[in-house]
Amino acid sequence: MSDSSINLDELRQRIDQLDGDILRLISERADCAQKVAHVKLAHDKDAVFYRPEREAQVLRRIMSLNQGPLDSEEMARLFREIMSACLALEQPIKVAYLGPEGTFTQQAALKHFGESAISLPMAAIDEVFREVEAGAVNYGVVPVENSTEGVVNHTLDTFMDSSIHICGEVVLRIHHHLLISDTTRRDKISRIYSHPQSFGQCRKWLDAHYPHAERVPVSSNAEAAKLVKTEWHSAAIAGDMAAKLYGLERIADKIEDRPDNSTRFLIIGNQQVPMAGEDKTSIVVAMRNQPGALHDLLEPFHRHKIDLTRIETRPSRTGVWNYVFFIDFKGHVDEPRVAAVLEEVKLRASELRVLGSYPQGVL
Ligand SMILES: C=C(O[C@@H]1C=C(C(=O)O)C=C[C@H]1O)C(=O)O
Repeated sequence: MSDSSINLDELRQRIDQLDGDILRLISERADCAQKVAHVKLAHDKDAVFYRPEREAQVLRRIMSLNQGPLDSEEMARLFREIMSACLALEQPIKVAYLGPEGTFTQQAALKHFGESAISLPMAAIDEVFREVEAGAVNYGVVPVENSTEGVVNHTLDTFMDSSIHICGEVVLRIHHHLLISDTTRRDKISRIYSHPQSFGQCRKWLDAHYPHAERVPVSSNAEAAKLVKTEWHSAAIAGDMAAKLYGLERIADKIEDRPDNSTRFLIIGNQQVPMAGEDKTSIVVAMRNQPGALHDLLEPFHRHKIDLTRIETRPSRTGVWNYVFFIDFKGHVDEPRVAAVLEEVKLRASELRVLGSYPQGVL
């Protein structure tokens, strides 16, 4: 036997031993999570099992303890799945997302809740809101902004008519691929299907590589992938999940114009989330239509040194809500300086609603 094969055997024995240890420790952890469930139920028969603030703390702690060789994000992803499986023992969590199956929103849902969550596709953003409001699912996931194409207006508008809370956020790096089926003639592609947002994100690449192909907008990338299955002269722009779901081949990878192309999704629910340590708050404010309104609104944030991360304006749909601003900032409503700012804003605004305080996206 050569030296290298002795080493290999020893190393494999060591790996078997470690796997046994990891198995025992994960089972012990799952046991603890089940006990947590019993404690929660003993205090409150309608207890909420999923705790976004605690999960964010667990993941952040793992990332800060990690010393390699795996990188911290990779390690956090593994723990994300362990937590997801532990939570499923307490209560399998149901999540509605903007479908159909294979969309980036489903990918975001699974990234946030882990693969043990039950994810249910909905046909439209307002349907996701309705399912959550009706209590048919525990949470919902909807896209809210893309780094290249900007805000998803429909999501913001739906918040105006809803009493739902934001419980979390998740940012997903969006990679688009050009996909074909096994019957597609790759030299004869004359039509490309995709969602309008994705066409926007791949505009330059398409102009350079397929200037003459017809661009046909459809309701989702997954729908685009599905259509390609039946047409020999068509291709689709979609992501990995849709490619796998419909068994398509990637003929060009990562064709988005900007390498940092990413989309932010919101987790919506009926729950108010306690402080996690690194939190964000989203509010919607209506101001009267008068000179200096925006300045009056932002001045208290500046004075209390609160870091704004986003501000969007939407046209008001009622007489009262003249200007409607969606504002995100760092901090939690339970922090005194945030409470102080909101008190001041309330005096200056015709309407103020806190959509939610939630942990900043960890993964
Ligand atoms: C175990 C708990 O319940 C759930 C599972 C968690 C975990 O596995 O670490 C963390 C938060 C909750 O979503 C808890 O609240 O601590």
